[in-house]
Amino acid sequence: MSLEHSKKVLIALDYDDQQTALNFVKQLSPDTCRLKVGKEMFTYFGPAFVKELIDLGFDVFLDLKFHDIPNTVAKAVTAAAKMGVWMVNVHASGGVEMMTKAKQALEQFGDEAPLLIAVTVLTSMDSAELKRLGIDKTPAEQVVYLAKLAKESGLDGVVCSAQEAKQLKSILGSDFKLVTPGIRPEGSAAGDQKRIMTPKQAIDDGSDYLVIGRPITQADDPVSVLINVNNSIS
Ligand SMILES: O=c1ccn([C@@H]2O[C@H](COP(=O)(O)O)[C@@H](O)[C@H]2O)c(=O)[nH]1
Repeated sequence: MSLEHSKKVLIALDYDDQQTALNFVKQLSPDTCRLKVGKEMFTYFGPAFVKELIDLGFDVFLDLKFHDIPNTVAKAVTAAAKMGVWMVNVHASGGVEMMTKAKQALEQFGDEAPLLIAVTVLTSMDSAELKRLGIDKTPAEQVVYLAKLAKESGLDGVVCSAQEAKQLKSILGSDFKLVTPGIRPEGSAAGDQKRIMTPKQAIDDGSDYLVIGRPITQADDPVSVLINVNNSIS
């Protein structure tokens, strides 16, 4: 299996206990996956936990989905870059000015700047949920709309579902990164995810990075699930 393929899996570390997370992480190799720290673990354990993962050699995606006024978001992504994370994100619905300022704030870090990506439509949302928000578009239409704004703002890519990957790659080009949660190996429970896809289909359709949480972290043998996913996309 090529290293490039095995590093496409971003494991969502959604635990409420730091030691449980670290016991799991210590069974992994930075050559076979990257790690995602989201709102739950960051709120409990903060930058010290993120730095511990980085010190263990892992690339960390800090998934805090910043959504605020441009000045605040620019300062927040700056703080993330100083932590040494590999990728950080904002909500595309924060607007073009916000995304542009965030990207500009990262220029000072040169080649060390984290990738900056924008969340489009959460993978837990379907057309009915968008309608309740007053958005009369399908998820795919809204994802394309917001992804174009993210690209115009100079961002490196977007978070979307793998169901939109083929269309986005054809519109926005192969360099624009697609980070796709809602990945479910055959037989895994969807849970609260609405727009799901298997790892292999997601890669075949153009996903650059697969975000996988519960199907790995809540499995009886998480490491073997990761190995199987990596084998399925190699
Ligand atoms: O649209 C989005 C954006 C982020 N997420 C995050 O990804 C993981 C998915 O975990 P699973 O257990 O595999 O469902 C989770 O941390 C979310 O916060 C997302 O699911 N969808």
